[in-house]
Amino acid sequence: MLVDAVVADRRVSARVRVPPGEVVALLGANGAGKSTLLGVAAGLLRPDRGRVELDGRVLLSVGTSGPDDTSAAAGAPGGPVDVPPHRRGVALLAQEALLFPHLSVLDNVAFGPRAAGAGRRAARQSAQRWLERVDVAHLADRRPGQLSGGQAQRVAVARALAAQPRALLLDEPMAALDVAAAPEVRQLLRRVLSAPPTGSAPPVLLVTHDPLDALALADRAVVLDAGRVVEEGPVREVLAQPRSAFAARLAGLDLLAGTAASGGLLTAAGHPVAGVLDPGCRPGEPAVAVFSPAAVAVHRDHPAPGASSPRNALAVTVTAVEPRGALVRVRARLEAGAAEALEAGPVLAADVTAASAADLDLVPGARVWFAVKAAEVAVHAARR
Ligand SMILES: Nc1ncnc2c1ncn2[C@@H]1O[C@H](COP(=O)(O)OP(=O)(O)OP(=O)(O)O)[C@@H](O)[C@H]1O
Repeated sequence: MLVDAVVADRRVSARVRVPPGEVVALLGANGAGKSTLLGVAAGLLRPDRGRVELDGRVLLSVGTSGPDDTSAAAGAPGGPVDVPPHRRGVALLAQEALLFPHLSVLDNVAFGPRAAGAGRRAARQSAQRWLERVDVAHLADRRPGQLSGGQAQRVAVARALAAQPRALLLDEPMAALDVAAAPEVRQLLRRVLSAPPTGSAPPVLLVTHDPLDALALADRAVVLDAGRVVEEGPVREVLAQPRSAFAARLAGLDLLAGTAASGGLLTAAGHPVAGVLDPGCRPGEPAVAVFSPAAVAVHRDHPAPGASSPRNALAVTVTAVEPRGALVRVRARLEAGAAEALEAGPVLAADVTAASAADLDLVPGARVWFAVKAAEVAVHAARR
């Protein structure tokens, strides 16, 4: 899917491509233009100039320009195209479930297949299967008003996918849920996005403020700032080594990728990292260990094991020392194990006081230990 749009009065001019089967997280501060791009993709907002393509079909082409315009917002020959929302084959899942209040849960989900031409019985059978897939089959006869927020969002996921969309747009689908329901719905989305029951996985554009959503659900991240794309790349790279101010504020987290193991994670190079497994994360699955640079203590010598909680000791070489107010951010490269001797290990960060940075003589090239308690390391299932 390609979404390329110029919306002059919103100062949005951005182009995002989502390859088939990929999930792209659209990140950015309030007002950056994320919902505007989603609206253009869904057909709810007509840009001044723009182009939307899906599976080789042009869904929108407005604002023709000259042949030297390299942007895909150049118009198609033969005049403007603007396919209405219900004919685009694009499903939008919003923060609020937005179910039809007067229809049962089953009929809400059957609505998509019905609208696509399925008979009443076939539509209801398909709806029943989708309710089973999202674990709410027992709620089929209820009205939306009788559901919790998390249950309603599960039904909304079933409704969006039962329509067999060619592309899926998710607008902060966990944002309105409470802390208990959000991880469950995140886990559900992970499951349904990675294993579509029929056909190939549709491209997915996911708007989120939450780095965990991006890590768990997306392959790539695109960062918008003031209506423009300022950064894009694999999610882990964007979050671990952000180049834009927004991504740095959003993330700046320490990330180690690998495979979930009982009690933590095993990095690709075979380093065990002790941590707390997210409930949705099973041993053997791809995962990331996430911790804050503020949770890292720096030592010259191998630190003694923690008294109360297990502690990770990571051998690193300092690459940069950056003053940040009263603190100093120490960046360091994880020393490569034998298996990755030829590859550079991941870069981690630690925030220490200026006094301890001086005491420890932290300069680029220094070989030190980063210590972080297992209780401070969260291990989350990662998309790949
Ligand atoms: N209905 C509207 N009419 C006019 N301008 C709008 C409208 N909605 C948003 N804008 C403006 O367009 C720009 C992009 O807003 P948009 O809602 O796309 O950002 P966003 O990244 O989705 O933000 P948020 O994270 O707050 O949802 C902002 O300057 C915003 O003020």
